[in-house]
Amino acid sequence: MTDNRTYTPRRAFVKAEELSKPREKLNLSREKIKLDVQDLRLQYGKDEALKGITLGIPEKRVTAFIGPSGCGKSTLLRCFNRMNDLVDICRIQGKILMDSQDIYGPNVDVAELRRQIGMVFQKPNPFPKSIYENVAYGLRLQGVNDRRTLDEVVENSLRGAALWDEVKDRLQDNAFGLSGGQQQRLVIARAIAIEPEVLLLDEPASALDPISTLKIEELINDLKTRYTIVIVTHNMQQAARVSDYTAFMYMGEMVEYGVTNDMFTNPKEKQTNDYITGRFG
Ligand SMILES: Nc1ncnc2c1ncn2[C@@H]1O[C@H](COP(=O)(O)OP(=O)(O)OP(=O)(O)O)[C@@H](O)[C@H]1O
Repeated sequence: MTDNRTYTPRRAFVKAEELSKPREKLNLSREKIKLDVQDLRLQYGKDEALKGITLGIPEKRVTAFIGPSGCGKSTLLRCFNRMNDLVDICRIQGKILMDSQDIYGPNVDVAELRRQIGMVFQKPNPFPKSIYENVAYGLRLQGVNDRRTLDEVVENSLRGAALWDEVKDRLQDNAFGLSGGQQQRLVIARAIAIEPEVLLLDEPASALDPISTLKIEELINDLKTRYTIVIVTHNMQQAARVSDYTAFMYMGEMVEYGVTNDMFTNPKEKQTNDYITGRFG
């Protein structure tokens, strides 16, 4: 993959104070693996976007995918909740196991899989409904209409998404009246209202201002006690701040994967070092 003979690590863009401060010493081999990716290959038509990816996403941790544009980060993320099923020209080989079950197996209920694996996109996408109904949406789809249950879930989810205090007096207002950062937290509240196990975040803060970005990052830190989180980000400082583990991808391959702080302070591969020091990307 890389010729490391002349490789001398350069200082990364990420400063030491920006690295997250894990409460414990992380070690991938001691983690419980929630999503086990085995030799995953994906083609769009004739173009290979993922070229044999193997990695284990640990439970109740934050794992970041970084790498230059077009390297396959979003494609890999979308494989976890089978969003690529919606792309006609897409062909997938290899396996992804969630809790040892093949998510591409013949008996998998894809709607249920997407309930278990929620996704938040780059641009906030609330529905044209009230704040309350946005959060209650998933439960209503499941046939839950009991007011007390809905009130409780809406409040808990908005609290979980650190939005309750800002919206509790205007739950019936249209969600489009919220700021971009609030809308993104609302979308996260909507995702957690149906109690997923995994949250996929595809550049969740890239359309937001710095203060809203910080709130989303704090929120991710809170949420990881309850959910397995996978985040795609272009922002290396963000990856360093929020994630426990980082995977660096390049041209459809997984170049390096490990503890975030190790990757940013002592990358093993020259390509990773070149990327995190801003030499390409
Ligand atoms: N629906 C699609 N149809 C055809 N090709 C696609 C499709 N989605 C992605 N690709 C191609 O697959 C490759 C990987 O794209 P992907 O969006 O996964 O990369 P990325 O690392 O997330 O990029 P970015 O950081 O720019 O979002 C690219 O060459 C892209 O053009």
